[in-house]
Amino acid sequence: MKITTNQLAIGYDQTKVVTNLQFELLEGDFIALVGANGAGKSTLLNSLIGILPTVSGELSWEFDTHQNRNPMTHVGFSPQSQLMDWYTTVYDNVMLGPLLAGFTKKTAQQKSEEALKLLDIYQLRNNPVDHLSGGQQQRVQIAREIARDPDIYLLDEPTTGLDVENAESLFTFLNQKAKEGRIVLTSSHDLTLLDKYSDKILFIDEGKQQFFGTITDFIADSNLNLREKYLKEREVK
Ligand SMILES: Nc1ncnc2c1ncn2[C@@H]1O[C@H](COP(=O)(O)OP(=O)(O)OP(=O)(O)O)[C@@H](O)[C@H]1O
Repeated sequence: MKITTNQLAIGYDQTKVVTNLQFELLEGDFIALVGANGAGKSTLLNSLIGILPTVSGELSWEFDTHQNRNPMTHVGFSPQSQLMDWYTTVYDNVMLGPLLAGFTKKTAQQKSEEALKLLDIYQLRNNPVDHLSGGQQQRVQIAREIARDPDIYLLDEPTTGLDVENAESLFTFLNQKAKEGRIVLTSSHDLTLLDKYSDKILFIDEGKQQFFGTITDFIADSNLNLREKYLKEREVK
């Protein structure tokens, strides 16, 4: 499984927000998607998943052919704003993830319970989601995607509304999933957390991909201007 781009440009109605996207996301990668407010992180995640059409260039997803699930059931996608069934409970919303991914009810229940515990919302499972705080709703949405047991996680600002302890346990879990061969691509303004758990950086700035590679290479990069921008971004988080 991999996602490849070649001279990809993304944006809205032919307005390019980010150009020169040239990267390959491979099994085992935990990639931090980094850029200032408005740099185009959400636009990129929405384009990768296909919610937004790409503007120009190439984007390709390759899945292992021996897996006979629909390719999109392999993806766990958590957008910045919450998308959920507002008329049901926390538990029912989380169950939707694995059920729509094709798991049996019994397996879906088991995966949902594990995800609810990981996100520390098991005790809220019978509450209607529209009575929850924004941070609790964010945790429901992430739990639903984790319960799908996806091969690739595309997460937009997953730590917004999470306290330090929950954010750490989520990133520890994602880091473990990457080690098992999944792909994790997550945007966040919490660069300390990303530094600690991710192993690659996709840095977008001024409408372009500025860097894609390992964190070690990024730190060793001679382009001081780029590093200063990254560090500045860290200060404003
Ligand atoms: N529906 C839209 N139509 C036109 N332009 C949009 C639309 N949504 C976002 N944009 C513009 O695209 C640019 C990138 O926005 P995007 O939300 O992708 O940035 P971001 O890096 O995710 O920002 P943040 O860190 O604040 O979440 C911004 O200039 C924004 O104004």
